[in-house]
Amino acid sequence: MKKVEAIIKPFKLDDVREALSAAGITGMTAIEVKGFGRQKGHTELYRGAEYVVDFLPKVKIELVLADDQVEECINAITTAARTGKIGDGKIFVSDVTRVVRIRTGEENEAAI
Ligand SMILES: Nc1ncnc2c1ncn2[C@@H]1O[C@H](COP(=O)(O)OP(=O)(O)OP(=O)(O)O)[C@@H](O)[C@H]1O
Ligand SMILES: [Mg+2]
Repeated sequence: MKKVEAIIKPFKLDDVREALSAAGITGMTAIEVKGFGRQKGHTELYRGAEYVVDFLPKVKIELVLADDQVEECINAITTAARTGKIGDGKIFVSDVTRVVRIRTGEENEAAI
């Protein structure tokens, strides 16, 4: 199992959610975050205005998936979230060792 964490532009959240639903993803978490990449926030525009602070508003989505779903998930996110401009975001993939569904006690792939 893998965890996919993607930092995206906030206005892309709906498009990304729809693309992931179409790809058969069953659950995800979205969190409002602030961050910066290699431009350190300075040259990026947000809602038409240049931000004077280093941190820009972003949305982080998190999904835990079976290994064989990861490529399709990454394709869906990159296609839906890309504008071609700086700050489009980044995807991080890491290993997950255990998942438990609280209601039933099911574990791992059965709990995703
Ligand atoms: N190495 C990193 N570690 C953790 N978070 C990161 C990292 N790089 C980027 N992020 C997060 O992703 C957001 C978007 O990053 P961004 O797309 O600007 O990356 P970039 O490397 O500067 O690429 P680009 O040149 O396309 O802007 C940042 O605001 C930050 O929240
Ligand atoms: Mg950047």
